[in-house]
Amino acid sequence: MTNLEFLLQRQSNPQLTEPAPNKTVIENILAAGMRVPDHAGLKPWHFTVVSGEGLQRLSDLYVDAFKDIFSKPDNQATAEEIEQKLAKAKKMPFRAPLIIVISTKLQAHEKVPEVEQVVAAGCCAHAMQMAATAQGFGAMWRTGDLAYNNIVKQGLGVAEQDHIIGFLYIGTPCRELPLKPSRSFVPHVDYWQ
Ligand SMILES: Cc1cc2nc3c(=O)[nH]c(=O)nc-3n(C[C@H](O)[C@H](O)[C@H](O)COP(=O)(O)O)c2cc1C
Repeated sequence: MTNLEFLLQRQSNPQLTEPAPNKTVIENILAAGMRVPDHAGLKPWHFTVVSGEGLQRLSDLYVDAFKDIFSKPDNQATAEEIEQKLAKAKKMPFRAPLIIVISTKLQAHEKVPEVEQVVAAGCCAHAMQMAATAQGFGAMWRTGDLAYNNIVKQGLGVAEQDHIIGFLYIGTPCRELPLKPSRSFVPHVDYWQ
């Protein structure tokens, strides 16, 4: 496959299993994350590599976050709904054997506004998905409510003013997925000529 074909065929794989990437593969993924365009070289991101026991730690954090949500006086959920949500949250991190959490580490800079730093961190997630795929693994970028939850942010050491950009789930594809059709760029483009 050429580099261009690789780019034009990017897609996610949500069905991931063991084995997880080994140390070398993970370090290549992290190195790809460091290679993104970065105004003023601020490196305004942080990566948390979660695997093994770490997945259970993340699961516990998700449960704590939901317990906190459900303990609020304005919570309307029934006991059954709460039980279902907690059971789902517990399982979430086990959808892949490796998760890399990409978060921002925003810095005050006169020439680099926050939006540029968030975009750069987003590029990390994309580059890392590509690096995982290039090494034969599957990956899926996820967020969901928990990416914006303060308990989850605190547990992961993400400062209040920072953002969780994504949870990049990575693992061995359970099966090769058929190639999705390409999306047309036509309605998204105009030309000044
Ligand atoms: C910032 C961001 C957050 C996302 N969060 C989720 C998510 O929580 N759940 C989900 O199913 N897809 C999520 N997606 C979309 C998937 O990563 C994926 O792109 C989508 O399912 C389309 O599949 P494709 O990547 O194969 O085109 C997110 C994408 C981005 C860029």
